[in-house]
Amino acid sequence: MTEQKAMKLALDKVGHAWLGRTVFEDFDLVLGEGEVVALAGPSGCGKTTILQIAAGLVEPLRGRVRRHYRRHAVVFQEPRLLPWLTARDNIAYGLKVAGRGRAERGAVAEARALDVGLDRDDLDKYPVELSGGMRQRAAVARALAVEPDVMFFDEPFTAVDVGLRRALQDLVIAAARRARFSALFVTHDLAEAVRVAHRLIVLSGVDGRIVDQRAIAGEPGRRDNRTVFDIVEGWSADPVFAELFDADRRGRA
Ligand SMILES: Nc1ncnc2c1ncn2[C@@H]1O[C@H](COP(=O)(O)OP(=O)(O)OP(=O)(O)O)[C@@H](O)[C@H]1O
Repeated sequence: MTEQKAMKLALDKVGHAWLGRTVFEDFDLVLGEGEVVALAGPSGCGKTTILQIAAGLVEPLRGRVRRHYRRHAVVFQEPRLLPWLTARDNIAYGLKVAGRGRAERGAVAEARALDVGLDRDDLDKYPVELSGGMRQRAAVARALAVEPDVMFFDEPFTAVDVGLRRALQDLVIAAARRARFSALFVTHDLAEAVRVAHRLIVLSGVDGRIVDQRAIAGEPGRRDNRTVFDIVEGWSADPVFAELFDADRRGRA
């Protein structure tokens, strides 16, 4: 018998419409303790809207959200760093808002910066002095600094180079294991979903309905490149993923 993990977040029969146009209805999700769930689907199917509702950034028109956690953090596609603060102060921003002292903020910012592969020297730089990849590392460090028990990732690595994307995925996997947070990870990249997540939910591009939910074999961080490739390749003939693969082919054409 498998152990039932404590529920951290649940969306019950959630529905939403923008400007009177229904995006999805009756969406259910349960995020367990320490679980990383990837949410995939073609562009415009409602992934970001679901994440925003889950994170409390948008009020759903229907249904309810249950949160059984203390703190969450969000990593967006763009780093959203404050340009007038150094990397150190950006990373420590949430701690300052929470009223934590200067020495503690500095120590936490430095530790999280090192976790995400930034150097001590980078901490005194302003966002404009950092590369796009370093800015996104700082955004991940800022999210980790508040010790969230739930993380929301909204296509966080879509805008970075393919090589760096892999490194950033690895550091998210390592951080999830170390800090034991749960996460909802929105992506349209199946290989990314297979790398980072325990479970995958696929939405339809037609009506935002869940077309499939499946556990991904193995553990995040323990799937090597070959395994990831084989899993995604094995899915390529599955009609459930047709819209995603079609969009990918169109994107590459
Ligand atoms: N704030 C908004 N106001 C009006 N319409 C919106 C708003 N946000 C999203 N939409 C619309 O709702 C639909 C779902 O958008 P959403 O961003 O949730 O999809 P997505 O699956 O995340 O797309 P992508 O992969 O392109 O980011 C789209 O048609 C989008 O244009």
